[in-house]
Amino acid sequence: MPTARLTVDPGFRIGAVDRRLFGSFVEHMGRSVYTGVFEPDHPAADEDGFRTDVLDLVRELGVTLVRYPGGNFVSNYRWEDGVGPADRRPTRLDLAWRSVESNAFGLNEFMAWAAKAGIEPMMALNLGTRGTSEALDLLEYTNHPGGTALSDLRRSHGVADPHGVRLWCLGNELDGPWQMGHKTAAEYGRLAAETARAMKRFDPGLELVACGSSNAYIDTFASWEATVLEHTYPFVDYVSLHAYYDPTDRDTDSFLASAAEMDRMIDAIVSTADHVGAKLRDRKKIKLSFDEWNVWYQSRFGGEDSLDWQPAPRLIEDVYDVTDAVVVGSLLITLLRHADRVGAACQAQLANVIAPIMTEPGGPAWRQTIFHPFAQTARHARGTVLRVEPDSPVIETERYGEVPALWATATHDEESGEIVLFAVNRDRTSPLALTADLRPFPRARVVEHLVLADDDPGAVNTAERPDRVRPRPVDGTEACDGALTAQLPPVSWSMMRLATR
Ligand SMILES: O=[N+]([O-])c1ccc(O[C@@H]2O[C@@H](CO)[C@H](O)[C@H]2O)cc1
Repeated sequence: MPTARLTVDPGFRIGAVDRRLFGSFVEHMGRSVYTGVFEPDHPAADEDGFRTDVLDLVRELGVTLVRYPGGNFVSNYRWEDGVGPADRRPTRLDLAWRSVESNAFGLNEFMAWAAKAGIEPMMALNLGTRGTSEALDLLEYTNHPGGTALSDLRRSHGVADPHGVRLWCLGNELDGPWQMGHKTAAEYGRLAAETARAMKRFDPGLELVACGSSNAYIDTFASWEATVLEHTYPFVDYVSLHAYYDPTDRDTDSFLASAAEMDRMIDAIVSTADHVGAKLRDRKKIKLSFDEWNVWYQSRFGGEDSLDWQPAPRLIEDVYDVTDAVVVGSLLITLLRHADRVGAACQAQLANVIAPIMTEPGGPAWRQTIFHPFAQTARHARGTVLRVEPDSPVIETERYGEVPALWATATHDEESGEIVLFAVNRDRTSPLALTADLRPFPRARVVEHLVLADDDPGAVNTAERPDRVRPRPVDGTEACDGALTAQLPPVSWSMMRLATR
């Protein structure tokens, strides 16, 4: 059996696990909001119209941060439409998704939902069809205590206390020609800089995210970030990254290597941001906000033109299998491996739209396969991420060349002493024997080894069989005299928890 090795040493620190890495995304798109998180006439709806079955799953998923209200949607959105008495809100065309938007759910509903879910809100601004002035209006409405026109308007809407949103996205994917208000890097960079400068005048404690590229394959990748950061560097804290990995072409070896591609993308943007910092002689380091990432069967999507002005249409409701879940687990490993620079990340999206949580209108809610690696990682990755120096057999892939069969990381919670190993075996046919050198922890013992794998890597969860795929405990994983031995099945994601005291 092929063997891989790694080393766990508390001296090899990458960075602290930022809880914002376990973010998600609620966009006004398809059934993400309507019949996803919000369905007033559902039997499980609470007094605010929020589905409590979905809220329970969101808490179990361990989501810490949610980006809202888009996505492409935000670039043609008027936030004012979504506040005030619900019966007076206008119905509008949503040009991004050629849908009809009722505005029954808006800013204050989102904030109330976020408070119930126990998550931090991350607001996106419309810098597509709108500009600095409307962004400042929204900021005043959202964050100013009272005594001004817009803060008093919020109070008249029944929200006495300001929402205190700290994290703001300066628009969405404005490099993309599909975006309402698409811009060149220089046009966007100037607008983002002036908006950010004014927002920081309101509150220097705000954390602002400049739009990076919408994907790593767009022609302007990296040069967009360089130009945008030349304009915005002193005023922003993060630059965004977006990436979706598409299993549709059935080149499964390449698909299983998606996290290696994410790794390269992060390295490229760190280098680009640091290059600009060096040019500007600014010692500040820009952090990365990987605020859209997931598996998406994108080539199955018929495009926006296939849509015809329905409210909450069924849109990109991908059903995920075991292989997709293993890839999601490996993408989370990559995010952790860059904990020194990636300070926030949002899986796109939360409910129904390429989502870990599925719902039926008036019916049940259930966990997709991809729910599980996210939930386990969010729950158990605590403390500090350690550099594990893996040594692994390689797999030849068509898209990305040679990649290691083992993709892994480890976290060390100094408080509890717990070490957690996250590991993926990308090999489709062979199990992988894993040996971990734990010499600094001679008393380490295995508390739990959960594996997500299946004899049928195409197995999925459905409303009828919601728990067909879930992580299962495995026996035989041992730690003795500072060495761990485990077996990782083909196409598998593992979480191994070790007590060290
Ligand atoms: O690669 N592309 O061609 C591509 C096109 C659109 C696109 O949209 C992004 O993904 C959508 C779904 O999460 C969000 O609303 C938007 O920000 C993301 C990627």
